[in-house]
Amino acid sequence: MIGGGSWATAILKILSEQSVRIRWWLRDPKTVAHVQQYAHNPRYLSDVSLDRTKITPTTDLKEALSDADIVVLAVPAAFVEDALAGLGPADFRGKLVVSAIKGMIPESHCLVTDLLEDRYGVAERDLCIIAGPCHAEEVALERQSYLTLAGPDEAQAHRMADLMRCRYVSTATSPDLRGIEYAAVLKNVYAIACGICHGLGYGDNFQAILVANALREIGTFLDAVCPTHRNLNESAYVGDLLVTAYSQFSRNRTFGNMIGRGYSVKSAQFEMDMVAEGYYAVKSIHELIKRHRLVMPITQAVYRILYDRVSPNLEVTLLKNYLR
Ligand SMILES: NC(=O)C1=CN([C@@H]2O[C@H](COP(=O)(O)OP(=O)(O)OC[C@H]3O[C@@H](n4cnc5c(N)ncnc54)[C@H](OP(=O)(O)O)[C@@H]3O)[C@@H](O)[C@H]2O)C=CC1
Ligand SMILES: O=C(CO)COP(=O)(O)O
Repeated sequence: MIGGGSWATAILKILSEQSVRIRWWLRDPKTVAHVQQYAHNPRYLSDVSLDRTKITPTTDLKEALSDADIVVLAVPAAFVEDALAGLGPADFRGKLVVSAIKGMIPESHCLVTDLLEDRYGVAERDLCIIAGPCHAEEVALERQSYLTLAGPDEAQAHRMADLMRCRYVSTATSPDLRGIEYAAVLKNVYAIACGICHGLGYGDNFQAILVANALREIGTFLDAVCPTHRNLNESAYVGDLLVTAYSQFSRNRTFGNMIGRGYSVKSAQFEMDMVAEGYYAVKSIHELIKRHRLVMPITQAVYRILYDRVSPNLEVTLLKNYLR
């Protein structure tokens, strides 16, 4: 397991329901010492009790990978390259590499699975993602959740689905790796839009219109960027959009809400102490929108608010003309 945030901690809890041995890479030696002593992550989901008979924390990533069959990545996308610095294709050879990340690599504007394929030589058949509507906080509370394990190799996806299934988590599989990965990135941008509108004083009626239009934008994007037959009504697409748009636990919605209430990006990020992936992702998606000449008014409005500092009030007023 690579990553020490709330999602990594929640996935560790789920995986620990099985008979597994997990090496857990954390970047901070103090966190490793805390986990060794107290069996809790000190900063994220600190109520979750970690099974130390199954989980071994370390700051040595090479060592953590050396005898792993499966590598799970759960750091925010903006920090993936930092986290993997010093590793090469040999470190991933023969392993199933699973991304739990719902973000894009800044600057190169690529998906995490693209980075894994292009830079680390991971074969397409050895890639899988963890997707679906699921907040780490609800996993911590053992509230019933559903995850989708998406990957082109059915056997590998089923292997992960079996590992991630437990009393409070049901799992399904899908072959639509890139489509679901993009949908999971996009929903974060729409959660920011929902938060902004809420912060501006718009109500549930408007949010329902926003979410309906957001789903249409996801369809427009996927049809252009990775076309295939897919059903957006499946939970990995629309379900993830809904949970992020409506949940009290949503980081992206919380971040957007602060922007709508007048916070600057910097002060909203400072207040949160957690990462809102949509802030980084909207920049990459904006590039892809230009490249593919798409019309995606909600995404473009969020981009202009966050990066061109256009007033949220003005952008949402203009956006109203495009919604239906
Ligand atoms: N939280 C959730 O419910 C879900 C999250 N996800 C996805 O999981 C991924 C991880 O998110 P999540 O666990 O929520 O993140 P959190 O906000 O909970 O944690 C942030 C993580 O980023 C690390 N970090 C912060 N700054 C840096 C840096 N400069 N370099 C390297 N690492 C850094 C932190 O490490 P440190 O503690 O050492 O500062 C910490 O591990 C995201 O892509 C998210 O979209 C997907 C589904 C659900
Ligand atoms: O992806 C997630 C839930 O499926 C978490 O992202 P948010 O915290 O922004 O909702």
